[in-house]
Amino acid sequence: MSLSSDLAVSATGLVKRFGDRRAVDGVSIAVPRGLIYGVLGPNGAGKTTTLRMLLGIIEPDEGERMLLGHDAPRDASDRVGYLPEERGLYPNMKCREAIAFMGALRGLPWRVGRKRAGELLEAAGLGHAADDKIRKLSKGMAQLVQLLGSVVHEPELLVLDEPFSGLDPVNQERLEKLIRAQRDRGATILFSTHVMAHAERLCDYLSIIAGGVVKFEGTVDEARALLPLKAHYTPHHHAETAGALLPPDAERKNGSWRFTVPPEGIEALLVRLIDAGYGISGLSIERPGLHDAFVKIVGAEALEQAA
Ligand SMILES: Nc1ncnc2c1ncn2[C@@H]1O[C@H](COP(=O)(O)OP(=O)(O)OP(=O)(O)O)[C@@H](O)[C@H]1O
Repeated sequence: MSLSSDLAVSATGLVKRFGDRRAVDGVSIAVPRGLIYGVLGPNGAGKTTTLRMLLGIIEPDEGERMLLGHDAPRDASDRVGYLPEERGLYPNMKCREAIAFMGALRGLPWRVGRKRAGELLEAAGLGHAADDKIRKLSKGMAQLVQLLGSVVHEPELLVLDEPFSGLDPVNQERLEKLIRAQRDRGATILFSTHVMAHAERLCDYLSIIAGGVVKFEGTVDEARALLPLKAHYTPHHHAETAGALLPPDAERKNGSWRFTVPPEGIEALLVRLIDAGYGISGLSIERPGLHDAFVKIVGAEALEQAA
């Protein structure tokens, strides 16, 4: 993997040991600039430890990393926004001030930070809370405010550790919108999650980590293509006997059959079914979702251990 300037973040062979345990065991990652990149994995997979090493919050025991062109990641910290797994803002600050304060920590002038804070709160549908103290907010709203604080200085790279956890569906949608808006302004977003639905909708690119090891890196479609297509077929006549012509894994439910589309495609099979007089009163072909691909890549056993 080249440590090229087209990459916002790259790392090769990152290792982190805690005692005897290798929490991260040789992770390599390449995050292209201007995209949304998801780090997916079950609980304890090593996502947070990887993100912390990439940001320079902890040092790897082995491996190299490059963040916005710097091999000492902290040298780029003013160009980075970060939502850590542990959330927290000063409870007595007002929302607008809390956001401006986080910007100031990354070098943004206070006056600019306050102005942008108002705009960001408005755009996120939280304008009404601009002058409310943090302690008055729900946990989910406080989390969104913290997220706005991590983007107020318009960072080139935004790193979000499990940003969706603890948010209700309305706030999850607000967050997805916010993440897309950041990408649209040209930022790179690197986020971790174990919730496939968000990753499926948001990610341009993703890697799947389990047991401290990268099991997959590619696009959502590439991950989904690891599994075969499934067909859902309803015969017009004699549904009960159609199974004799279908692939061996065909399962009947009411008047329909579900089976794996054979590697050569479904056309020849349909011709045989029509010739045999079964006809077609319904047919759909489903692509497996990212969740199924994740289970295949990580293994059901690893998922159970993590649950
Ligand atoms: N400071 C630490 N000291 C000891 N062990 C740690 C430390 N930090 C993480 N670990 C262990 O390293 C492994 C990976 O943890 P990490 O938090 O990186 O996983 P994760 O994928 O982010 O999980 P989660 O989704 O549950 O947050 C876990 O077994 C965890 O218990």
